[in-house]
This record gives sequence, C-alpha cells and structure tokens, in this order.
Amino acid sequence: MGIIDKIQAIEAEMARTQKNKATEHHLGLLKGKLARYRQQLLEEAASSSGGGGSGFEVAKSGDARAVLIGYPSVGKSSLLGKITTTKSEVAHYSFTTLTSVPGVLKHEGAEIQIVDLPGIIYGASQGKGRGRQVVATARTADLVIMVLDATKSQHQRESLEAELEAVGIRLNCSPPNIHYRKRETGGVKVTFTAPPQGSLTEEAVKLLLKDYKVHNADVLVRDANASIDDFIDVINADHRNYIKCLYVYNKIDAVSLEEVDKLARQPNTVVVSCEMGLGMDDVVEQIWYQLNLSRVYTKKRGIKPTFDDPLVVRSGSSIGDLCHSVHRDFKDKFKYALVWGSSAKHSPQKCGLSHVIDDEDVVTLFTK
Ligand SMILES: Nc1nc2c(ncn2[C@@H]2O[C@H](COP(=O)(O)OP(=O)(O)OP(=O)(O)O)[C@@H](O)[C@H]2O)c(=O)[nH]1
Repeated sequence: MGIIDKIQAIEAEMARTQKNKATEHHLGLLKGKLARYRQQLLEEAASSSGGGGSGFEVAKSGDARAVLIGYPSVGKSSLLGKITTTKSEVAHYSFTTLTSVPGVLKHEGAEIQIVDLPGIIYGASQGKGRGRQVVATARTADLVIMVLDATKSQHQRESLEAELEAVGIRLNCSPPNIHYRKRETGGVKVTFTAPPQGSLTEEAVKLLLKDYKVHNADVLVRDANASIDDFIDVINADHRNYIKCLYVYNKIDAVSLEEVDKLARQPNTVVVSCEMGLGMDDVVEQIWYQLNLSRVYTKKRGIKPTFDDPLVVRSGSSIGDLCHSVHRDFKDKFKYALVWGSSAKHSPQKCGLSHVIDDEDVVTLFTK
C-alpha cells in the first residue's frame, strides 16, 4: 500500500468514526498517523523532484518575504502589478501564472519581496503536481497573502486553509504552549500545570508517543485547553510553520455593498478591486503592519542622520540583530551603540548588544 493509499484509508476511517468521548483517543491516534504519513509524502516528493528543470524556487531577497496564494484568475497577477515594481503580464484567461514572478514592494524604506505562487497549492497535501514545491516556498514566507475572489463562495478560502493546514502551515496562531523533550531513559513523564480541560490528557500523550515510537520524553503542558491536535503539532514541530495571513478579497466592484461590508469586517482582511484601483493603499499598509517591521536610522558620529534609507529589522530586534543585518561579522567588532528614540531611557543612551530597539530609533554604532 502506497503512502497516498494509507492517507486515504485513514481519512476514510476518520470520516466513518463518530466523534465522541469514547472515540477521542482513537481519532487522536489516527490524526497522529495522518500527520506522519503526510510528512513522509512531502519528503518523498521533495527528494524525487530534485534536479529537474521545472523546479520552483525563488531566491529570497529584501527585508521580508510575502507570498500570494489563491485560485487561478482571482487577480494575483493584477495585485502584484499594482503594488510592486515588477510588471507582470495579465492575460484574460485562466492559468496564466506558470512560473513565479517575484515583485518588490517598496514601502517606508523597506523592500518586501512578494512572490506570486503558481495557483496550484490545492492538492499539494495529496502529493499532487508542483503543489509541493509551492508549499516549500510558502514555508519560507513571513506573510501569506491569500487572494480571494469576492464574487465566489467562502469555499475557496476554506479549501486553501485546509490545504495549508494539511501540510503543516498554521495561519495567524502561535505554537502550542507545550514543552516537549525526548530523553534517552526514564520513560514518558507528563506534567500539566493545571488540570486538563481540552482533549489532551496524560493517556492521550502516552498513546501518541507510543505510536511515534518515543518511549522516553518529558512533556509539560502549560495550556489547560490544549488539544490532541496541538500535541501532534508539537511532536512534528520541525515541519510546522506559524505564519501570519492577510486575506485580500479582490473584485469588490462586482459584488453588492452589503457583501463588501460583510467581508471587510472579518479579521485580518482587506477588500480591494485591482481593476478599479480600490483599496491598494490599505493592502500595502496591512502588509507592512502584519510583517511587524521596524525602521532604524543609522547616524555617523557628528553628522545628522539621514531619514531616507533605514535599516529594516523585525520588531523586537536588538542592537545585536541590527549588527547582524549590517554584516555577519559586525558583532565581533562592536564596542557600544548610542541610541536616540523611544527605546532610549535618555537621549542618547549608551547601549550594548542586548538593547531592544523601537521603530524609528536612530543608532550610532561604535566599533573597537
Ligand atoms: N471585476 C474585476 N475583475 C478583475 C479584478 N482584478 C482582476 N480581474 C480580472 O480577473 C482575471 C484574472 O486576473 P489575474 O490577475 O490574471 O489573476 P491571477 O490570479 O493572477 O490568475 P492566474 O495567473 O491564472 O493564477 C482577469 O481577467 C482580470 O481582468 C477586479 O478587481 N475586478
């Protein structure tokens, strides 16, 4: 039996099994197996597709990367054309985006690479077509921009979400608050910081680990509401990516105002019309906001800072991270930094590598 058959058999069994307290552990085990087989399938696909000329890979460049995901003809190329400096040809028929055209969005001094993924992410979890390579690229994203057609049903969104979910991409959520460490000896030790309220119980943890052939491990569950799915994600943490997602509903020119209003009220959502140029500023603002980047202006000693060419780092970065973004070895030469701006207690403040900088701080770096 091939992996795809095994996956289908498990999916069929899950569909047949009634969901209730008595079947919870059995279903949990099936989900654990499913996660394992799906992983095998992706790995198998990755190793067999190497070397071919039709591979899909885009070099990462700029300060951050966002990927566009959506069904064919929802307007991904049109959106890319509107917000980036790359011109992409839009033909008036389906399946136009055969290879990826990365565009660059320049905003607030940052360069954000936007990659239009071929519209074939669906089916990827079943090992179909180039979807797998598309998934591999999606994993490297700092932000997923899911482009949806406002004139179509919510099914498009649900099915894309399910596809991403199946390949281990988690949208707009944080990793489960569960500590898990494999050990050499000592058996499986499970500790809950509060009595479990969710589907994850000590018995469920032990059953799953047994199925994964893990006989010695420490598990500390810090979230009383943790589910079996959460723990499966923790066991498979190497293959899970937690990525922000912005939902962009295009073609609002073709639906009613009430419909637009309803869509716009959903969280992490912008509504646009690429054809009429509506909502383009909102999309750019939201992309910038969701990427959570900070601009830092560097200043040479005795000279006023220039505010046109910031260094762009992730919010919450330290002076050490900033040094790294200047040059890999810069940290070794670093002596101290002077910082002006909201992160400084007084201006300027003399700081070391661990000082956390704020958006729009001005920094002078001193070397040995
Ligand atoms: N009504 C309307 N049509 C639009 C809008 N934006 C794009 N379209 C049309 O939708 C069709 C598809 O647009 P594309 O930008 O090629 O879509 P795509 O998602 O890149 O398509 P693929 O390359 O097939 O993946 C074209 O015929 C566009 O003219 C819009 O805002 N409103």
